[in-house]
Formats: sequence, structure tokens, C-alpha cells
Amino acid sequence: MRPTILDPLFAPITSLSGVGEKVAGLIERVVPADLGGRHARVADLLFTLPHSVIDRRLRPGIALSPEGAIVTLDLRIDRHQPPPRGNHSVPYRVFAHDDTGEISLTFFRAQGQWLERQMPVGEQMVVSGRMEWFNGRPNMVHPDHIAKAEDAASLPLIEPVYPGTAGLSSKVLKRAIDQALGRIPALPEWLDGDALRTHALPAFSAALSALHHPDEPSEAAPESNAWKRLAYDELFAGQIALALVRGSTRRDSGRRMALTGEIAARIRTALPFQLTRSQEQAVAEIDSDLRSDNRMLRLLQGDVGSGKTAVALMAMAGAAEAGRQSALMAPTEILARQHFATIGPLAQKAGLRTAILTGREKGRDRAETLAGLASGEIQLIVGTHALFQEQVEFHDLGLAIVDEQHRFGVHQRLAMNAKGEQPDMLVMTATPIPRTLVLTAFGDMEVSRLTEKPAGRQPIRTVSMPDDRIGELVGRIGDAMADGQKAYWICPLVEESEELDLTAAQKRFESLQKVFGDAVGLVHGKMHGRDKDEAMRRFKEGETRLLVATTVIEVGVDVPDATIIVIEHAERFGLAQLHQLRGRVGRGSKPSSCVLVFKGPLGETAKRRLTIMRETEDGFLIAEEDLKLRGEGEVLGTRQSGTPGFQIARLDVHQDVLAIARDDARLLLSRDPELQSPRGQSVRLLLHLFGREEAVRLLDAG
Ligand SMILES: Nc1ncnc2c1ncn2[C@@H]1O[C@H](COP(=O)(O)OP(=O)(O)OP(=O)(O)O)[C@@H](O)[C@H]1O
Repeated sequence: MRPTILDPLFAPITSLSGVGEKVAGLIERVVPADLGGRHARVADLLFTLPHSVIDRRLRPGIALSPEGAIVTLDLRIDRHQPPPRGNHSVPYRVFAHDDTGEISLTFFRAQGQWLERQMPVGEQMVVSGRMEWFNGRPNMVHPDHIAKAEDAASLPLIEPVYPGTAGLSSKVLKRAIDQALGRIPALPEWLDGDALRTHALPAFSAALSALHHPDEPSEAAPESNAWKRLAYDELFAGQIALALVRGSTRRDSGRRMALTGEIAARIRTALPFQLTRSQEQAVAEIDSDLRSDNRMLRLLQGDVGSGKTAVALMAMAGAAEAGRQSALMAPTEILARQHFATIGPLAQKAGLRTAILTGREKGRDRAETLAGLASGEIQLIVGTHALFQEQVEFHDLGLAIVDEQHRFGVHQRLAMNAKGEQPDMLVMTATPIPRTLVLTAFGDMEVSRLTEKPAGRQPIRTVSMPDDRIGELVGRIGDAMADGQKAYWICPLVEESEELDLTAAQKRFESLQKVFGDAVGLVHGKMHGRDKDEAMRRFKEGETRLLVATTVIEVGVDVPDATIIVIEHAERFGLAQLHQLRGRVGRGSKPSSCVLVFKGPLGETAKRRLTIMRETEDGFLIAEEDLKLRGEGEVLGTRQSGTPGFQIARLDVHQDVLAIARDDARLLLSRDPELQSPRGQSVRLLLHLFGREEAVRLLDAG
């Protein structure tokens, strides 16, 4: 149960004045939290931090204001000059002066009456905006702020700038944030007094006020003590949660499995390839976990195409030898089906009974599967989160494998836990997460890494080209198809709307169909499961040779003989995503290529991303570069992307904070494992605030 003191912060943002459903929808696009379908709450809004500030403190007077500078001026209004009636190309001008000279405030398509009320002639005003010298005359087009002299205090001299989205005015967002700040209740301190003093950290609510209303530009930066304080809170909550989850998973020791090696040997024979050295190593590490009394809690980390699935299958063989069931959970239905298509036949050859369970299995099939799981007849099941449903009961689940791809979260792991008696747990991730991130996202889980690609893989040739050369590109793809090759064509990602994504993909599909006819297929997220499967199957089996897709194919799709991937509007994708997408090719022994089609002009960050993609295929390197580039702050208009899984902490800046938070969490739990002390109780509040309710539930469950 959440303590009632937190209610004001957990109310939906629609409880704030000026925030109706429509505004709420817009705000939800910019809050950093993963809302997972729920409405944003007041706390989410508080954690939406400015990505930069505008410094309006420069007050040189009109005559000394430099071209292009943001200045604040104290003006007396002299006269209004409306445009000739009906002529909208001429602006509305308001003339004003100070001791140093005269300035024109210029408004296009302005409401004259409104301006007259805003700036009555003779009134003393404060105005702030960008100075322009136009034909040698001082001018300010659409000042950002206009206030009467007596209201000058309302004009923010250090103005925070928030991530924006079309349709959401910064005024509306700021008003909502200010109300949210007013709702912070008096909360007890949860951080250790020593830590606060040593690092000069402000209190939680003071930190939020400072970040949203900085007195100095540096106060709103990630390096500031205020930001550090919140990063500390978030990381500390994360570390406590991880430790508790781990404790509960480890509480009873695991159950030892007696492996015979028999089924594993049969799988090896059935596999069409030899395992690589690092696959062998991972299999050995997992085997030794399965054999031991301790419960396995292992992360299998491998770059795109490194062959994690085969390792998972070997682990499942081990569980079967010990007479236990195993389950592999995939994040999407496409992936579950694909895993089943590769793993199923191999497992069956080795004599295992297998099944699949997703939202789509219904009626008799589903009933049979459920019965087979409950009786223990089915030894190996592949599925989606449908595996968590209440009706799903295992006879004896010994091994749960979660293919997490790049979604972080302990929720799935906890849910799988509940399905068995201390099942061993393997989490697979395709994202080459840097070491620091492994620590934060996964705590002290054991890690196995696939460090090499299967033998015979050839490097992927990556090129970039501007979109005015698409015609030429289509010709080249045609040649390649005639030559028997298969290609993906990934369509632009449009941030704001899935609908737009779709139209773009559909349009491209139609235009390519005109050239290549039935050889072109289409797959996108809005398609029905069956149609998606069918599109994937036709491409896999070569009935289509060119597959137009939205990013639904980003994770895990495996069509080893596809050799070309075209990514349209590559400038809109992040590095990690580009790397994942590119990983769809180069999965067989044939040479592959990746064509990054961009629409210029490119910003600095986008340019750098494309260069990195051309220069390296090393996922670890790309992940590190990604963190660095993200650290440099994204452009206005996109969601401010911090470290994945975190709202506030940024590991490029807050590494040291992480280390301290980690030690602090350990120390606290060693003294107060149930969080019962006064400080422990405060820490419970913190866990709620940062979305770690599952940890509190564990405590309550004892
Ligand atoms: N040792 C090996 N030798 C040759 N091919 C292999 C080997 N291991 C796996 N493969 C093949 O490599 C391809 C990629 O394997 P898999 O799908 O397991 O990759 P992955 O690690 O899950 O990558 P992603 O995260 O991109 O899905 C598959 O077609 C698989 O059959």
C-alpha cells in the first residue's frame, strides 16, 4: 500500500488546473517515464527536467544590445503602428524607447487589440527576446516575454527550457509544473545525513525547485548538486529494489539439477553448426549454475546475431535432463513465433515435447497446451507475456528464460519467478550494455557474454546517401534481387505518430510494388498477428524478396539469407536502434550491406551517428558512443533521452553517484533489511516515488 502522504504526487496530471485530456496527452509525450498505458502523474511531471536554460540577464539597453543576443530591456511604449488593413505581409509594429535609443517590437499576423491591451502607450514595460539589427535599426521580433514594470518579477531571468512537442506550449507546461511543485508534501529525509553533508546535496523538494527555477544557468545542469541529488535518489531506489528482488529470489537456495548431458548431446547433433567458443563458454557457465545449489540469476549478453538462441536451447536441454520444464519468454509475438520456429524442430529432434503460447492461441489448442504444462508433458514452452497469465500452471518449472532485448525491468522476472519453485533464471539481452549499466539495470547478476560472431560472417558494408538518390538506389536493389538477394526496406520513424509511420511505409510499399510487383512484401505493427506471420513467412521462404517494414523488425528478426537493409530517414534513429536494425543482415555467410538514407541537412549529432555506423560494427563501441551522444543533449522536439530505464540519472554524468548510492543501499539493507527503522520507512516513500513499488510489495509480503 502506498502511504497517503504521497497521494498529491500520484494524482493524475489531469488533476492540475489547465490540464485537460488533450493537454495531458501532449504532456505524456514529453515526460521521461515509461507510462505503459497509464496516465502521467504529478510526480512524472516533476521529474520532467529542463534540458537547457535561456539566460535573460543581459540588460545593456537598446543601443548596446549585440545582434542576435537574448536581452531584457526596460522600455517605455511610444506608439503602435498597425499594418494597412487586410495586408498581412506587413507586420504590426510597436515603438518604444529607453535612455539609449528607440526600438521596434515587431509582430506578424498579430491581434491589434490584444497588443494594445498588452502594451498601452506611455506604459513602462519589461521586454525580453532576441535582438536583431535590421538595416541598422534595433528590432525585436515576437519578444518572448512582455510584462508591465510592476510585474517584472514574473519575468524569468533564467528560463528553463523543457523538451517540447508540437501543440504543447511551454507556458502551459510550466504552469502545470509550477502547480506540481506546489503539491510536494513535507517529506522526511531518506538519504543518509553524512551523504547529504559530504556531497552538499539539497533536500528532495529543494532540488526540484532549484531545477525548475534556477537562479544560475549552472543550477539546472546535470552536474549541479540539485540534479545530483535526484539522480542519487533514483539510483539509490534502484539499488535498494534490485537488492530486495535479488534477496527474495535467492532467499531459498535453488534446486540442484542433475544434468546427464544426454539431451544436450542430441541437440548438438541436430544443430546445423558448431557452437562458437563464447557460446560454449556461456553454455558451460549456465550448466554449472544449473548444477549448483544456488539459484541461477544470469544475464546472457550478446551483440546482434551472436547466437543467443542456441545457448538458450542448450540450457533448456539441461533442465529437461533434470526432469524439469523450461519456458522462454519473448517480448513480441513475432519473436516468440520465430524462436519457436528455430528451437521447436531442434528440440523435437532431440525428443522434447514443445509448445507455443501467445495471446493468439485459443480454444482447443490452448486448452491442450495448458493441460500439457500442468501435467508436465510439455517440457519446453515458448511464448509471450501470455505465459504469466493466471491460468498458466507448470508441473515443475525449472528454468525461466526471458528474452528481454532492450527492455529493462524486473517485472517480467518477478512474474516468471512466481510460476515455479525457485526456477533458475536466464535473461537474454541483445543490447550491448556497457558495464556500468549492467550494474544499475541488473544489479549484481552474473553475466555471460558472447564476444564473437559465428565463423564465416562477413563484415557489413555500410554507406550513407542523401534521399535524392533513392531512384538510383531502387535500381541497385533491383539488380541485387535479380541476382537472388533479399532486402529489407525500413521506413521512417515518425516520433509523433504511429499513423504517420504507417502511411510512409504504405506509400513506399506501393511505389516499390510498381517497380517490383509481387516480389515486395509489407509488415508493420498495426497488422494482425496472422498477417504479420504470413508476411514474415513469405519473405523467409523467398516468395517476396523485398520486405518493406516499420521498426517492428528491429528486434531479433532472423532471416539469415537477407543481405541488404535500407534504412530511410536514418537521421531520425538513435545509434542503438540503427545498430539493431543493421543486425538484421550479415547473419549468414554472404556479404551484406546497409544503406543509410538520410534527409539533409544533418545536425551535428545525426552526422556523428551516421559516421560511427559507417566506421564500426562493434556493438560495445556503439553503445558507449551512444551514451556520449545522448549526454550531449537532444534537440528540442524529441523526448529527452537519458540513460535507458532512468528518468533523471545519466550515467555519463552520474557514475560516481551510482557507486555511492550502491554502497549506501547495501549499508542500509545490512542494518535494516526490512526497512522498518524510521529511515527505512522514509526509504519506502522513495521507492514509491521512483516506481519501485514491486520492491515494497516484496517487503510487505515478507
Ligand atoms: N555457432 C554458430 N555458427 C553459425 N551460425 C550460428 C551459430 N550460432 C547461431 N547461428 C545462427 O546465427 C543467427 C543468429 O542467431 P540468433 O538468432 O540466436 O542471434 P541473437 O543473438 O538472438 O541475435 P539478435 O539479438 O540479433 O536476435 C541464426 O540464424 C543462427 O542460426
